[in-house]
Amino acid sequence: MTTSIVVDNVSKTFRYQYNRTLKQMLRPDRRKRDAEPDEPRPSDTFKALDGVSFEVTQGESIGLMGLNGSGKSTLLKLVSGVMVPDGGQVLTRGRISGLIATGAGFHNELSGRDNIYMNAAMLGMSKEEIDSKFDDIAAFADVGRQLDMPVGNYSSGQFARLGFAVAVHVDCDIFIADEVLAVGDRPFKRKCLKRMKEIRESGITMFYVSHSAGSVQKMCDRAIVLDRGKVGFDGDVDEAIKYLHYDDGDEDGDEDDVDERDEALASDI
Ligand SMILES: Nc1ncnc2c1ncn2[C@@H]1O[C@H](COP(=O)(O)OP(=O)(O)OP(=O)(O)O)[C@@H](O)[C@H]1O
Repeated sequence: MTTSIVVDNVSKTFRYQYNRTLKQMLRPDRRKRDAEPDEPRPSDTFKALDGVSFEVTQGESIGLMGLNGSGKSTLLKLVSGVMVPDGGQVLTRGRISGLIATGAGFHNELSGRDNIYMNAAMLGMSKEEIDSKFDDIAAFADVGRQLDMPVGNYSSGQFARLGFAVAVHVDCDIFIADEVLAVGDRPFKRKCLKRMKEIRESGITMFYVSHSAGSVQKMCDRAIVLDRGKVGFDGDVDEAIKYLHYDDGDEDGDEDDVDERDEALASDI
């Protein structure tokens, strides 16, 4: 079996980037303008990812789960090469496509049509390839007459439609999907999930970030749960979901409502 992704002891450190507090700025003594030991300092850092290791075989479909801020998007940025780790290494085999941040790489002053060409070229498609797939991409995005308007005037959903439409038409070996269900209306989400199912069935490695238990169950063979920057769980999807529910202790029922809606959406596919 061919290895598609190797993430080996990867760490990523960020700065908190605090601004000086008003109290610190107003301190008369310049030497004391720096933070007291119990106050945030502009130089404070934290590890968004800490010693993360796993391997993915070509064709596997991985659901990446975890609470807000656990490091999922950061990990996808490292896998896609948008960001570099400051410890460990990430190895990937083949061309990567997908949607990491909605509308990333779009130029606001250009039309949707021009952005399709530009974005597809950035993802490695030739002019001929884009010409031949253009109608399918535009049909998938389905933004109507807005296609010839500057994307700066698009709604966030229209932005996402365009980005996703291009990403799913790139021939790739690894497909990365973040925020797919966060924007876009229900018919578009359904269309995205259907297309991702086709991508998965064609043997492309898939990395899918989702808070939705239903769609991960439907879409993935394995789930990795990040827990404050570390791998908390790696294995069976149902076990991963149990791990998450056990850990967050949410008993107010809100999450169950969300799960039910996601479940309904996933069962539509
Ligand atoms: N460029 C950056 N500079 C500083 N901190 C960052 C940066 N990018 C992410 N972070 C921080 O790293 C942590 C992990 O963020 P990340 O976006 O990877 O989480 P996530 O698991 O994708 O969260 P969510 O489920 O909310 O999308 C968060 O605390 C976030 O504030």
